[in-house]
Amino acid sequence: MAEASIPIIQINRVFKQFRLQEQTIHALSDASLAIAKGEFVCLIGASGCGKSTLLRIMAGFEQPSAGHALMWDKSIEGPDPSRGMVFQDYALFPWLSVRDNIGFGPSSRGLGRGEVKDTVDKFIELVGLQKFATAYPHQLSGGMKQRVAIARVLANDAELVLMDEPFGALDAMTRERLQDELLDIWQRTKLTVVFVTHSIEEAIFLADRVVVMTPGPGRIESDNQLDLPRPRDVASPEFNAIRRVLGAKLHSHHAKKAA
Ligand SMILES: Nc1ncnc2c1ncn2[C@@H]1O[C@H](COP(=O)(O)OP(=O)(O)OP(=O)(O)O)[C@@H](O)[C@H]1O
Repeated sequence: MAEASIPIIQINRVFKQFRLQEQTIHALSDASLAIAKGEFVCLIGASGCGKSTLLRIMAGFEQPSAGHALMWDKSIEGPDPSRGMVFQDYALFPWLSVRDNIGFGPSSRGLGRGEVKDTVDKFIELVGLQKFATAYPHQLSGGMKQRVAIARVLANDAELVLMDEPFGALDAMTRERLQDELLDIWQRTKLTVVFVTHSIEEAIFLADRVVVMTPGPGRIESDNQLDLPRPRDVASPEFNAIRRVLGAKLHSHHAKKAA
């Protein structure tokens, strides 16, 4: 099969259970999903529906209890720099400067000093942090820290960026700015992005596809292709129509439970 027709990620009938004291928690139940290279996919759903678990399986931090998780048709056995993760709480190294946080992965991979410097320069510029190259994480705003986290993943040559509510801790204005910047980076680099959010608006603003998940146990309720032109206008009637449809899907399981 030609590489172009193989999805970068395939989740095939994945189940995931956790043991917690005497209980078995069914975090994912029969989840299937294929993601094409270059797609921007958002996962939305109520708290506890398994979004982070699905992302962590794609990252290789967790293994499915049953079913298969594949990248380029090969089983995902563990973490790999080709799959970078960006967390809500940044997870930067506090003792390293911006420059050294971004250069950590390339240095660990054994690149020479010149190559590390060029890589770091390129990604510091991409996220607009040239003036803060020697600053430490505690000297940065939340938005700046998240830019460093994104640059760090990209400097590691990630093909797939897995983002777990990356803008959830930021104020509304910073969040909007980072959404624009992320889309700009995605369009320039042709990355594949899987992005977990609680916000329907954020998902519709960003994604090619919005996957709605429902809890108890975590299932994929629907997979919604968005055909809205970019840049998207959150005040447009088309945007609002999609917001209503996805909102209804997101809340349908509450209605079913209450019935
Ligand atoms: N390591 C673990 N041990 C035990 N239970 C776990 C573990 N990780 C996740 N779970 C459980 O699996 C379920 C799904 O959790 P997960 O974090 O994937 O949900 P989520 O949709 O990302 O939630 P949120 O939106 O609140 O972050 C939850 O019931 C959670 O308590």
